[in-house]
Amino acid sequence: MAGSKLVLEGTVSLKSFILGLSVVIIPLVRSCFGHLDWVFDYLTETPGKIAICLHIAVINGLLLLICRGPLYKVAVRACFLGVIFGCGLIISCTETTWTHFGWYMCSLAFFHYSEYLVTAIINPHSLSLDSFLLNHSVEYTLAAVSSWVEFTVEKLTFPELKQLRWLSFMGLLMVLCGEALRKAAMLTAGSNFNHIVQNEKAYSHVLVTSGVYAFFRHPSYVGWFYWSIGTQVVLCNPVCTLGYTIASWRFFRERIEEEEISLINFFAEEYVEYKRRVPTGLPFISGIRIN
Ligand SMILES: C[S@@+](CC[C@H](N)C(=O)[O-])C[C@H]1O[C@@H](n2cnc3c(N)ncnc32)[C@H](O)[C@@H]1O
Repeated sequence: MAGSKLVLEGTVSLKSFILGLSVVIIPLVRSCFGHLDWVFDYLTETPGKIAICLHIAVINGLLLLICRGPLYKVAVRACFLGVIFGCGLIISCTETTWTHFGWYMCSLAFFHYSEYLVTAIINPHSLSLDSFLLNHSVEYTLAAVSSWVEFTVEKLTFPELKQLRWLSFMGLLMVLCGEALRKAAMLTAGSNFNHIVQNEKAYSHVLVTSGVYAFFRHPSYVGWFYWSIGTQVVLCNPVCTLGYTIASWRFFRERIEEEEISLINFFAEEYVEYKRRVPTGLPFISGIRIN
């Protein structure tokens, strides 16, 4: 049965994410014997790097043995995100100049993994490898790489810019609130939520206007918008904060217009009335104009 297979994919992904997260065990065991800063030293020293690489190789071998074909593809992605989350957690817990980068790694890994897991829960029929949103678009990948480049260049040239703890903390708050709003929207919309904007109305598709949809017409986009800007505030990246704000604002303005044309076709007057009552939630974006 398709449904039970998809639920299995969700379960496999969760176990693999936790397996990846187990990367925290090695430095944590070592930290029991000394100060927590050792954990970071351990990650940067050659023996630590070797131990972590070996750990990753062993868990990857385990996944190869346990999972076959498409399930392995799910498991290896979830495990990779678990490893990133685990390494981010280790770096976050240490008092070094890399602490904020650790927060960023956790934010990024959690976002991508939870997109898959929540899709498995709310709409297993639409679940695919794309639900991780790892290959969202070339622009998305370029944006991520640019932020790593900016962080590194500025860390080398203006190290003090990367130590504004209050600013990184504000960014972390934006990330957490954006993430919570997006996942609340997905859970509220349930099977009506799809990563791919639908152009044909499914028989079961109903208009959702309750919960977070009573406050914003596009709560998941609002959450994603503030989450993405928040990741750059965490890194204290001035150029990418501005770039992400402009790029994601333009992206969501176009996407909302496109989506609302379909929603008006699907729900006619019901959507027009909802649109009249509830704002999009994004600054200076009002959605498709209706004459
Ligand atoms: C990626 S989801 C985004 C949903 C919404 N724009 C948001 O930001 O929460 C896109 C899918 O959700 C559907 N959708 C958007 N708003 C909806 C609503 N209020 N009720 C039901 N389906 C909706 C669209 O038809 C589309 O297929």
